[in-house]
Amino acid sequence: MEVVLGSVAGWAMAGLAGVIAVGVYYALCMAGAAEQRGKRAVELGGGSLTREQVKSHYRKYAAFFDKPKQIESPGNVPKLVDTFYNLVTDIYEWGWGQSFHFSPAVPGKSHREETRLHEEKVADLLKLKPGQRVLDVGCGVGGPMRAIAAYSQSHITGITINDYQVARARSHNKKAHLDHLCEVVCGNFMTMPFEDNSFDGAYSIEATCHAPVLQDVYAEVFRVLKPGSLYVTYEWVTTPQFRADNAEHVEIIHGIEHGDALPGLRSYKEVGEIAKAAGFQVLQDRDLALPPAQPWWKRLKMGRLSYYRNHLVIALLSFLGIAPQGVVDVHEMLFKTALHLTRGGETGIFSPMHLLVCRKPA
Ligand SMILES: C=C(CC[C@@H](C)[C@H]1CC[C@H]2C3=CC[C@H]4[C@H](C)[C@@H](O)CC[C@]4(C)[C@H]3CC[C@]12C)C(C)C
Ligand SMILES: C[S@@+](CC[C@H](N)C(=O)[O-])C[C@H]1O[C@@H](n2cnc3c(N)ncnc32)[C@H](O)[C@@H]1O
Repeated sequence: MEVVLGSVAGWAMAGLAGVIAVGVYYALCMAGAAEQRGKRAVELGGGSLTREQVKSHYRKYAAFFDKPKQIESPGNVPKLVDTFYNLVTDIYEWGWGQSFHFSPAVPGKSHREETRLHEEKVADLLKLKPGQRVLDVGCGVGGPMRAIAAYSQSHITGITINDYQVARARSHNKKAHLDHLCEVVCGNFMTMPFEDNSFDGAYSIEATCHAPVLQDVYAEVFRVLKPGSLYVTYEWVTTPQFRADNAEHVEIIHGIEHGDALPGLRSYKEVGEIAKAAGFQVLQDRDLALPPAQPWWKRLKMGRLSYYRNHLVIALLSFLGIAPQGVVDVHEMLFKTALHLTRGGETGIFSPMHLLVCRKPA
C-alpha cells in the first residue's frame, strides 16, 4: 500500500513540476508578447545601452523631470528622448506591438486592425499613389511605415533619433519583405539630412510631441516637401476641457509628460497656429478622439491585469539576472503613465490624435 501511495505522490510531484516548468517557460518566453510576437520577455533589454547602463540611464532620465529647467533647454531634449527610447522600445514591442501609437477603438475589431485603420487613414488623407516618395517623421520601429507602404505602394523613408529603433525597423522591414519600399535613417527631425523639395508627402504619428520647438520641426518638414504636397500629423495635445487651475488636470498632464519623454504638451489651439507660422496652409484641424470615435484608451485600461503579470515576469527575469537591472523601474514608470493617460482620456483633457492636414503652397 505504502509503495503504491509513494509512487502516486511521486507522479503527482513530477506532474506539478512539469506544470510549473511549462508555466515559467510561458511566462518568460511568451506571456504578454507583442501581437506580432516580435519580442519575447527573455529578450527585454535597454536598446543600444549595455546591461550595466540601464539603471543609471533610467535614473538620469527620471532626474530630468525633477529639474524642469533642464527640459526647458531645447538642446537637451533629443538626447533625453533617445535615452527614453533605449529604455522603453523593447517593452513597447513586447507589450503593445510594432506601432507605437494609439487608435480609436472600433467595435468588433482587434487592436491590430484598429491600428492598421488609423494608419491607412494617413495614406488616404495624403492621397498616396504607388511610387511616390514619402517621409515618416519619427518612425519608431516602423509599424505605420510598413502598413502605409503595403497599402499605398509608395516608397517611405523614416527618420528616428534612436539607433536601436533603426536596427529594429530595418530587421522588421526585411522580415515583412517590404525593404524595397521602406528605408530608415537615424537622425534628428529638427535638422533632417534630406534635400529641399524632395518628398511628395510627409506624415508624423504621435512623434512631434517630442520636439523641443514644434515650429522648428514643422519648418523642417515644410523645407523637404515639394511645393503643393501634403503633410498629415497626429498630435498629442491638451483639449479645450483642460483647466490649468485644476490640480487634478495638472497632475495628469505632468504624469503624461514624465512617463512619455515630453518637453511640455501643447494645446489643441497652438498646433494649428504653429503649422501656419511654419508656412503651411491648414486644411484640417480637428480631434480624431471626439465622438463618434470610441475611446482610444480602452485597450490601455483593459490591459491592467496583464500589466501586473508583466511586472511579475520582469521582476523574476531581473532577479534571475536575465533582464538588466533597471528594467523593473522602467516598467513601473510605464505602468504609472498608463494610469495618467487613461485618466487623460476619461476626463477628456488630453488627446493623442489631434489631426492636422497641411499643404505646402504650390
Ligand atoms: C506616442 C507615445 C507612445 C504611446 C504608446 C505606444 C505608449 C504609451 C504608454 C505605453 C505603455 C504603458 C503601459 C505598459 C505596460 C505597463 C507594460 O506591461 C506593457 C507595455 C505598456 C502597455 C506600454 C505600451 C506602449 C504605450 C501604450 C509617446 C511616448 C509619445
Ligand atoms: C511614440 S514614437 C512613434 C513612432 C511611430 N510614429 C509609430 O507610430 O510607431 C515617437 C518616435 O519619434 C522619434 N523622435 C522623437 N524625437 C525625435 C527627434 N528629435 N528626431 C527624430 N526622431 C525623433 C522617436 O525616436 C520615436 O521613434
